[in-house]
Formats: sequence, C-alpha cells, structure tokens
Amino acid sequence: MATTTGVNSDLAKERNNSTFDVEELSNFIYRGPEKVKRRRYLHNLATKDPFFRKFKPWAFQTREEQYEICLQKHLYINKKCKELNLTEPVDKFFYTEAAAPHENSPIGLHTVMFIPTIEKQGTEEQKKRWLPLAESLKMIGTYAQTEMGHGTFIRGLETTATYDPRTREFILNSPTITSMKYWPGNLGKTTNHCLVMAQLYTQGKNCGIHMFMVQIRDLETHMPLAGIEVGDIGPKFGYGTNDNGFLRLSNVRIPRENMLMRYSKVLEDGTYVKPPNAKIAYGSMVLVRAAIVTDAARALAQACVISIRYSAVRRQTEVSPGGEEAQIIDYQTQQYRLFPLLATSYAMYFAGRFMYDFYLKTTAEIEGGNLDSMPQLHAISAGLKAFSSWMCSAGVETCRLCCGGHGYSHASGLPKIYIDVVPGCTYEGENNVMMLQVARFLMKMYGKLQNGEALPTFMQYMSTDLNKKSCMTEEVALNCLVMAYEHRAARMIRDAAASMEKLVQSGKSPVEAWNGSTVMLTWAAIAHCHAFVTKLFVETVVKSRMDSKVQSALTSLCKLYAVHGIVENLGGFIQDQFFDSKQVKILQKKLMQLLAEIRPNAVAFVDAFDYPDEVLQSCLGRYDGQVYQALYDYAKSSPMNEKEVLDSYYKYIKPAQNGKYQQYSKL
Ligand SMILES: CC/C=C\C/C=C\C/C=C\C/C=C\C/C=C\C/C=C\CC/C=C/C(=O)SCCNC(=O)CCNC(=O)[C@H](O)C(C)(C)COP(=O)(O)OP(=O)(O)OC[C@H]1O[C@@H](n2cnc3c(N)ncnc32)[C@H](O)[C@@H]1OP(=O)(O)O
Ligand SMILES: Cc1cc2nc3c(=O)[nH]c(=O)nc-3n(C[C@H](O)[C@H](O)[C@H](O)COP(=O)(O)OP(=O)(O)OC[C@H]3O[C@@H](n4cnc5c(N)ncnc54)[C@H](O)[C@@H]3O)c2cc1C
Repeated sequence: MATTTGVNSDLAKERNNSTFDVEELSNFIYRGPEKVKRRRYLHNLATKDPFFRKFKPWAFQTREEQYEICLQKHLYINKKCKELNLTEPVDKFFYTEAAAPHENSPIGLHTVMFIPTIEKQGTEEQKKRWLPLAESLKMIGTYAQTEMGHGTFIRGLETTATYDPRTREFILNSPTITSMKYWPGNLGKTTNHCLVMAQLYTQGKNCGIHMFMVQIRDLETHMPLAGIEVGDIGPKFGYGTNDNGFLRLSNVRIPRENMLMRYSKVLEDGTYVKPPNAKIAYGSMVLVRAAIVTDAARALAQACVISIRYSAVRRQTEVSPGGEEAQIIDYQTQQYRLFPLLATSYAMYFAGRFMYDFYLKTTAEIEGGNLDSMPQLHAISAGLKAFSSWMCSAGVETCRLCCGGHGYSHASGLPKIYIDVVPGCTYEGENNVMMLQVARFLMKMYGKLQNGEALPTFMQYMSTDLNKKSCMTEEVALNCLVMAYEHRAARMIRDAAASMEKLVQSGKSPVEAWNGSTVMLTWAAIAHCHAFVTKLFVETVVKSRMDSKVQSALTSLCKLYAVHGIVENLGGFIQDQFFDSKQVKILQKKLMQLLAEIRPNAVAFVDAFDYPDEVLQSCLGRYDGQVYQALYDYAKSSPMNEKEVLDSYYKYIKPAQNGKYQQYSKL
C-alpha cells in the first residue's frame, strides 16, 4: 500500500532491491565523483534560486508569456553564468538544464550558433570587433540560413550578396518570396543582428554561399532598419518560447568587412579567394549536430526516469481474482516497451560523450590546418544526430504512452520533453537527408575497399567475410552481438552499392542510380549507425574501469540494447541466413531473460541519471513517488479552477439550457 507522505513504499522497495550502488553508476555516467559533485552544485544553484520559481508553470502560460518568461530566465542565466564565472560549455549546459528545463531559449541561437560562428569563421579583427559586443548582448544575433523555399539544399539558397567595389560594400537582397529567411531561432523579435547565408556575387560571378553579418534592428530603438522586414512566424508544434522568424532584405548595404573572411575572402577590388575546403563554412551545423546527440539522450533519459518510476508506483488490475493489483512495471509488455528504451538512453549518452570528444579533437586538427578528418567528422556527426534524435524522440513518445492517461497530461512533464526533442529530427539537417550524407560516405568507403585501399578503423568491419555465419550460442556473448550488427551493416552497404551498380549497368546515369537506390542507401546508413552505437556501448562497458556490480548490471543493459535491436529488426539479420532459426530462438529467449534480469534494477538505473524533481517537473516522475497527491495539487492549481463557476457558464451554457441562442446570430 502506498503511503501519502515520505517515499512511496513500492518505490522504496525497488531501491532496496537493486543490486548495485546508484552513486557508483552516477559516477560512471558523468565521468567521476568530482564531476557528479560539480553537476549537483550547478543543478542546486539553479533549482534553489527563488528567481526561477517565481513564474507560473510553463503549461499554464500563453505563447506571449512563454516567450517573455523564458527570455527573463535566459537573460538571468546569462548574468549568473558571468557572475559565477561559468565558462565551460558543460557547466553552462548543466546550469541551464536545471534553470529552464526544455524551455528553448529566446537567446539560444545567439549562444549556440551566432557566437561560435564568429569564433570559428571570423578573422582575428572580426572576432575583436564583434565578440565583446556579442558577449555583452549589445549585439544579439542568430544564424539565418534556411529560407522559405530551401532548408535542406543550401546550395539552392536564393538570398544574394553582391559586391560593389566602388563603395566596398555588399548589397543583400531577398529577390523572391521563397528567398525570405524563415525559421531561424530568435530572429522574429529578439535579435538585432544576423549571420546571413547568401549567394556571393563578385566580378559578375557566383562564388557560392557565404556568411555575412547583417544588422537588422536599430541598437537603441530596436526598430527594423531600412530595407529590413522581420517578424515572428507564428505558433508551432512546440518551441513557444522561441520567436523563430522571417526576414526579407531589400538592397541592404553592409561593409566589405562584414563578410566572415577567416577562410574565404573578397578583396577590395572584388577578387574572390577560395577557402581550403568549401564545406568549412558548414562548421557551425556540425557543432550543433554533435551537441544534439547528448541533448536527445538527455530527453530520453528523463522520460525513462518519469515513466519507470511511475510504473513502479502505479498499480493496475488484480493478477488473480481478488488478489493485489500488480505494479504495472511487472507486466512483461510494459518491460518490453520501457527497458529497451532505458538501454537506449544509456547507449545514446555514451554516444553523445564520444561525439563531443571527437568533435573537439577533430576541430582542433582543422583549426591547426589539417582538414583530413573533416569527411569523417561530417559523416559521424550527421549519422549520430539523425540516429539519436529519431530513436530518442520515438522513445519519449513511447514513455508517454506507457503512462496511460496521465501521460497525456502536461502534469506528466512528458509532452514538454517531446516537443523539445522532436524538432531535432528536422533542424540541423532533416534526418533522412543526413542519413543520405552518411550513405555517400559509406559508398566512398566501399569504393576504397574494392580498390584495396586502407579504411579508417571504424569502417574496417566492411571487409568482413559476408559468407560467415553468426557465432551466437546460448551464452549470447557481446562480441557475437557486435559482429551481427557489423555483418548486417556490411551486407546492406554492399547491397546498396550493388543496386546502384545494376542501375548504372542498365543504362542509368550515376545520379539516377543514386536516386533509384536511396531507400537501400538509407537502410545501410541506419544499420551502420546502429552498429556504431552498439559497438561503442559494448566497448564502454567492457573496457572502462568501474565498480564490478555496476559493470555486471550495465552489461545486462547493454546486452538488452543489442539483443532487442536484433529481434526488432530481424529481417535485416536473417536475410542471408546469418542467424539460423535456432539462434533466433536463443535471442528471443535471451530477450525475455534480460527483461527479468533488469527488472530489479530498473529504478536504480533511472535514479543514477540523478535528475532532481525540479528538473523533471513531473507529477509522475517524482523521487518520492507521491504521484496521486501531486496530480491532485496540479489539477487544483489550474487557472480553470480559479473560479467555481466560469463566466462562460452565464454567457453560453445557461442561455442554451433556456433555449436561447440569440448571441450567436449577433456574430
Ligand atoms: C554534455 C554536453 C556538453 C556540452 C554541450 C556543448 C555545447 C553546447 C552546444 C549546443 C547546445 C546544446 C544542444 C543543442 C540542442 C538544440 C539545438 C538548438 C537549436 C537548433 C537550431 C537549429 C538551427 C538550424 O537548423 S540551422 C540550419 C541547418 N541546416 C541544415 O542542416 C541544412 C542541411 N543541408 C546540408 O547540410 C547540405 O545542404 C547537405 C545536405 C550536406 C548538402 O550540401 P551540399 O549541397 O553543399 O553538398 P554537395 O552535394 O555539393 O557535396 C556533398 C559533399 O560535401 C560534403 N559535406 C557536406 N557537408 C559537410 C560538412 N559539414 N563537413 C564536411 N563535408 C561536408 C559531403 O560529405 C560530400 O562530400 P563528397 O563530395 O566528398 O562526397
Ligand atoms: C524548430 C526549428 C528551428 C529551426 N531553427 C533554425 C535556425 O535557427 N536557423 C536556420 O537557418 N534554420 C532553422 N530551422 C530550419 C531547419 O534547419 C530546416 O527546416 C531543416 O534543415 C529542413 O529543411 P526543410 O525545412 O527545407 O525541409 P525539406 O528539405 O523541404 O524537407 C521536406 C522533406 O523532403 C525530404 N527531402 C528533402 N531533400 C531531400 C533529398 N535531397 N533527398 C531525400 N529527401 C529529401 C526530407 O527528407 C523531408 O522529408 C529550424 C527548423 C525548426 C523546425
């Protein structure tokens, strides 16, 4: 029986029954006790600060209030980060996730893309000129690339920047309705500057897309400048806190020095100087793609915390007539939906950790003049961004469904997480498009393999003998699981390449052959990402040093991730008889065993993510499990309940009950 104060007794029992020390696992997830301590310190600073608690809950705010309240929170965060000298991105990330959880910042693009683009693409002189203004928020900017007509195909952008050597200025124009910038975050009402991606024309030639700093609003009055039409694009699926905007430029002149010229240049006479690699201008997108992996993992982890704690507290249906109602977490179907997602959240966290490290290492090389790893960085970041945002968004929705009716209420906290994470499938490159970029890289690697050239380490699995069968036995060893994923990916890469080859042989052009094979190419890219993430998870649990009980529990979770992925995608694994039917049965049986094995640790696994209640903002995911009292309090706090009888009763219901409908004819 659940008590109404203290920790819910079912939840308390769960915590007593776990096989490992939760603190040890938190230490492993966040890379050591010092880092856990630091993260808690930052969370505490935010959650205990009365400033963040003075506003009404997000779900009860109008769109305008969402924007205004979130703006105040983020300006305050900005001020506090300076006062507290929080300069490390990881520190800012933890402080912010607790201060304004899943509330997309009205100055977010300024921090995440505007400043980093100046830092990475600006000359020393430009950095000196703009960064102090940007840091002090005198300049507030965004990354204005997408247009109404083009988001994916950025070479097709229509905005023009034409160099005028007489005045040494660029003239910016939005020549058509489809060329207007559309979607950039914070553009509508907040920013006074934009980094505009535009087609550069000089000496009568188109030199491709480049970045230009454009002031759009007066620095004193904040009114749009001459030649600028700008505004908010209106309500969206989510992101109500963010003024995604539109922008039309009509003959806007900016000085030559406002083109970002670290790599490409336009000299005073209009001579164009090429960058060392044209795609270096895409660097800011790569940064955010890399960050999205951790962002998506965090969303799924929080959804799992909510849904798994709630499943331990919620009882539904007597299992035998007259008996006690079962905790819903004991239903195998509930476990089958939730535990693989729990495993996925860990897999994605480790992928996010890897991605961030790899990004830092590779960009340091690029800045040092070695561009060799750019294609790998692009392929890995595009693939992991797409794979993680797909898996985590779908996972958050499943977590919501697993909470039954209460999952549909904002009281669960789950809709807020979902609408924050799901646009990650679209922004920074629509996921299917990103997977096709991965496929392009894979086809290149396949070509190298055919020519006997060396492959990067993470692609060497492609040379596997595809006639080999699985080594899977009853033990279900981790190395056999990894081998299965790599086998499937290698075969799908070969099949996609064969499909293109066949089309070419039938007389199609390479482009037609590509377009006729994009579904198979996408399958191959997804299989490659799945293999990459699985191998990373396995290596993390096998090779890292950690407490032995944690290692044993995490190994089960890792196995579940791998086995579940095979069982759910069986067709791809048995198409070439890699597994025989006996091995398939072994895997299905193992899946059920793993669900049972993970069951006693499910709550401990989510507790280890160490998200305070103030971050989760969920009546269902509370640490103490007092969900029913919380739901009741939430309902009572609804503005709809401020009056016992609403004005609408007298205006509409009462007259209707008396058969009076005249008020409608007045309309
Ligand atoms: C614990 C965590 C701690 C700290 C966190 C740290 C920091 C905090 C930072 C972030 C904050 C946290 C979380 C983020 C969460 C949310 C984000 C918030 C807001 C998001 C706002 C959204 C913004 C946007 O959406 S901006 C617009 C984005 N737009 C796109 O992505 C467009 C997609 N399209 C493209 O990228 C391209 O058009 C393309 C599809 C790649 C094709 O390009 P193109 O036509 O030029 O290509 P070609 O066909 O000519 O050539 C292909 C060729 O180019 C190579 N290529 C392509 N891109 C790259 C690249 N980037 N690098 C290297 N090479 C590239 C490609 O491989 C081909 O090469 P080959 O020819 O050799 O095959
Ligand atoms: C919340 C949010 C915030 C955003 N913030 C910003 C921002 O700050 N700055 C900015 O510049 N932009 C921003 N964007 C825009 C975003 O980057 C684009 O929407 C995104 O890149 C997708 O482009 P698109 O809208 O043109 O989609 P489209 O390309 O029109 O996609 C539509 C469909 O066509 C398919 N498709 C398109 N091309 C291909 C292809 N070559 N092969 C196969 N299929 C294809 C896609 O897979 C998709 O299914 C934001 C978008 C959102 C939703």
